[in-house]
Amino acid sequence: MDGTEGVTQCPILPGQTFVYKFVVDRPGTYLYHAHYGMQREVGLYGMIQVSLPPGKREPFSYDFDRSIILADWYHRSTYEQVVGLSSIPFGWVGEPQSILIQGRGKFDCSTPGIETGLCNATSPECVPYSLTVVAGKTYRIRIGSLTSLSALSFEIEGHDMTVVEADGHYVDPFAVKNLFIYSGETYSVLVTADKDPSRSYWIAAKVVSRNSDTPPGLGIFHYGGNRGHEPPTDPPVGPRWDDAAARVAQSSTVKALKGYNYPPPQKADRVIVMLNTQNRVNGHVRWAINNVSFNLPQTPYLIAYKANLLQAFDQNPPPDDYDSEGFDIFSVAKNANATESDGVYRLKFNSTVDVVLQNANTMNPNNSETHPWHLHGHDFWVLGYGSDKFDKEKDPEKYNLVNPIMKNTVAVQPYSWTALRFRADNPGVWAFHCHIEAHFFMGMGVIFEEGVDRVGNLPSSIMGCGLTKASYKP
Ligand SMILES: O=C1O[C@H]([C@@H](O)CO)C(O)=C1O
Repeated sequence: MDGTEGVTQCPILPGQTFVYKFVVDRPGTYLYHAHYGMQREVGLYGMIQVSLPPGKREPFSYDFDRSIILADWYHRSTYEQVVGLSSIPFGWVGEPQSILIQGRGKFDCSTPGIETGLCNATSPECVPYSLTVVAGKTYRIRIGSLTSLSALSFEIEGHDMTVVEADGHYVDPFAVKNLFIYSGETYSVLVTADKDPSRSYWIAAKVVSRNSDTPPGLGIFHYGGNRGHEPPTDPPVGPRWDDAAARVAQSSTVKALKGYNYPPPQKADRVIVMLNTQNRVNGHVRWAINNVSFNLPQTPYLIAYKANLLQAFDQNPPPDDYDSEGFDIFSVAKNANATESDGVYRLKFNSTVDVVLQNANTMNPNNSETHPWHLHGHDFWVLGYGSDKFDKEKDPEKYNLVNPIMKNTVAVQPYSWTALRFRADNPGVWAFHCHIEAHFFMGMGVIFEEGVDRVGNLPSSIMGCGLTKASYKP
């Protein structure tokens, strides 16, 4: 299990201690975070770096290893946000006030209604993040995004970055000026400090894919020995927020490094097409997959399966497809109403499953959004991206079955589709959901089960909720 509240365990209650044990079986860069309510958004997260065993070497070289977590930051509490999201009329969370680089950011003090206590603060914790580099040296920078909403473009002014790792897998290296990064993803890039060392350069993280008024997150790429400490002048402009083609082009360039990955099975046993729509359920604004909006049950699935409490959730599985024939992904749906369920996609153990994420118009005209989808418990191969409506006959012919990258988070762009493949070889119950905090809360997720009969006895310490609460002894 992976500690997902409502899926594999009950929440850890205030004052409780819970110990997770896991086997560290693969080098790379990973993220961890709370999965209860919207706690991740308020900072309960971090990065895990797994080094190679002694004697082994990475397939690239660098002098120093650094890491940066990107996040976004709201002034309103998540409790207030949750009230808005679950109310009629609907109250959207809006754009964040800041983008944070390693926990540091700034905000526009002139925004009406903003909490101004910190405006123009000069205390050390308000100083931007600064990465001091030695001229001529190469840095591996591990970048992870844990934003609650924002897709970002990350760049270091004037310096190319070579992408070498994605979600813990080695990438066939390629150079970029700016790295598009979605919530839940990690990348490693190599950067050589080979520019004029007498000045500093911006590190910038700018919102893309939403027409956001959030100021870019800014840090400083600082050449050591630069006594001037002059901040750089104008931050880089970055790519246009609505240039989805540039984002797809970069995602499509991420391929597995030869010799370090294995290719996917050439055929799938099952194909699940998942239409992503914004809907109404009983007057509430929600997100739905194939017209089913997801709710977490009171009793976590893993506990319900193992304790034979199947009444804990809907035993009808959600549909494997939607009625694509009459569905126009480019328009507001004629009927925006969806149903709610906590049903499960039960997968045959060790089978190969394809998921095609199909994006569509929201309930607002001429609007479709980017969604970063994250799969628990597995890595998947990214088979391909395409615009418009997925064509079941023609599009699979274009899949990359030779060197697709394996990842655990992938974006689906506006009015587009993304296809992925995974092996259902990890016994248990696993969430697959949009990594935008508010969207998962609004029902944008599904649950997979495979081989749950192979899971051993569960510790009673995870059972303090739902149908097992009454017999729970802390
Ligand atoms: O879920 C969302 O709701 C708003 C908007 O569509 C309705 O206010 C928005 O931008 C989302 O991503």
